[in-house]
Amino acid sequence: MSPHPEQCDTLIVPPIAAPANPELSARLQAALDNKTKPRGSLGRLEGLALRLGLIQGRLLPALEQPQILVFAADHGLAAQGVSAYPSTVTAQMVHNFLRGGAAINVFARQHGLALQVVDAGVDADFAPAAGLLDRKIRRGTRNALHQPAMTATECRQALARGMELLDTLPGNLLVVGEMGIGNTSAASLLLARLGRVPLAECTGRGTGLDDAALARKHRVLEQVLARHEPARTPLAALAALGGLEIAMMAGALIRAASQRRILLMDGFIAGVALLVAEQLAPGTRQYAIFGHRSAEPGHRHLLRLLDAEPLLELDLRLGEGSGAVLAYPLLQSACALLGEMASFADAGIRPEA
Ligand SMILES: O=C(O)c1ccc[n+]([C@@H]2O[C@H](COP(=O)([O-])O)[C@@H](O)[C@H]2O)c1
Ligand SMILES: Cc1cc2nc[nH]c2cc1C
Repeated sequence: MSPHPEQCDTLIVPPIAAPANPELSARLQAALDNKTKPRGSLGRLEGLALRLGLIQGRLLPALEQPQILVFAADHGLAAQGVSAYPSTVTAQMVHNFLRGGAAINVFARQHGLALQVVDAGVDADFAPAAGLLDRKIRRGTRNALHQPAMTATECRQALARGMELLDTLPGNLLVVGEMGIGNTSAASLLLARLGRVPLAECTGRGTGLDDAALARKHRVLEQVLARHEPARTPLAALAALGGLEIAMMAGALIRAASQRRILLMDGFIAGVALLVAEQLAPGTRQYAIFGHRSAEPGHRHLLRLLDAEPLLELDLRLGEGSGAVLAYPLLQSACALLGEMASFADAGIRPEA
């Protein structure tokens, strides 16, 4: 591991340590195998417990002060009619988050996670409010059909502000959620470009487009991708194709992984931010646990590229971090399994026939 930040695609990224540790892995596996149950009978929960132990570098992983950051931003490309909802809904949903009325607020309260909203680039001004972090780069990206969504400077700023957010954030588990009308378009474009996936397979209905609108969205995205043909590095693609919230989430994920936090992942857009993060700072992905498989079709490709098997499949397509927080109790159970379950020796049971 390099002791110094590395220059990467003209962005300074912190070094990410590999969590894999063969000796700890063997000890965690032995601890799981010695619990009072048939070997392997808790299925994928056992693999989850092992991964949490490796990420935290200990035999008894524990979740402390879990944090949700919901990144909100608007998209100039929404002017092309690529979403079922108008851009004004982004700001309206920010107010809803701050009042505690959105799905993510409900699930966060249910499971005891702290939640803050990050204004990465909403096309509205907000009065200072408890739970709102003003990190606005600009009021929405530019329309990527006509020009790059962000300048290189704005893109680097968004990544850097995402990283800085983690400097003062407590806890050892991070959920990044997002809210941004039009952001499935930016995510699909980034997946097509950086993941080399055919655009048609990356493009979905987002908030609920009908067949005709989906066909129109695909035609628009084809033109955008062709217009930004030269933007091929992760940083260039991110700037051209956009997403201030995607860039800020990528920065947050990179820094959180460098701090060895668990990254509990949500759906398609947050997942694309992880793909960007992994390409900018290789190793970030090793800190990720995938909460669910989104109904947005591109998510399947993304999960394949990241070699990820999500915990839940509930046909969610909401975002906000909702699918990650719904999976949170499984992580609690995985920790409890290692921390509280009796071993055969504890229980005086001799498993050998
Ligand atoms: O997280 C997902 O997998 C997901 C899938 C589809 C839509 N969304 C949410 O819907 C919004 C983007 O959809 P759209 O149609 O406006 O591009 C944005 O606010 C996302 O949080 C989220
Ligand atoms: C109402 C609404 C809530 C959302 N939450 C995340 N994306 C969203 C999109 C819409 C349209």
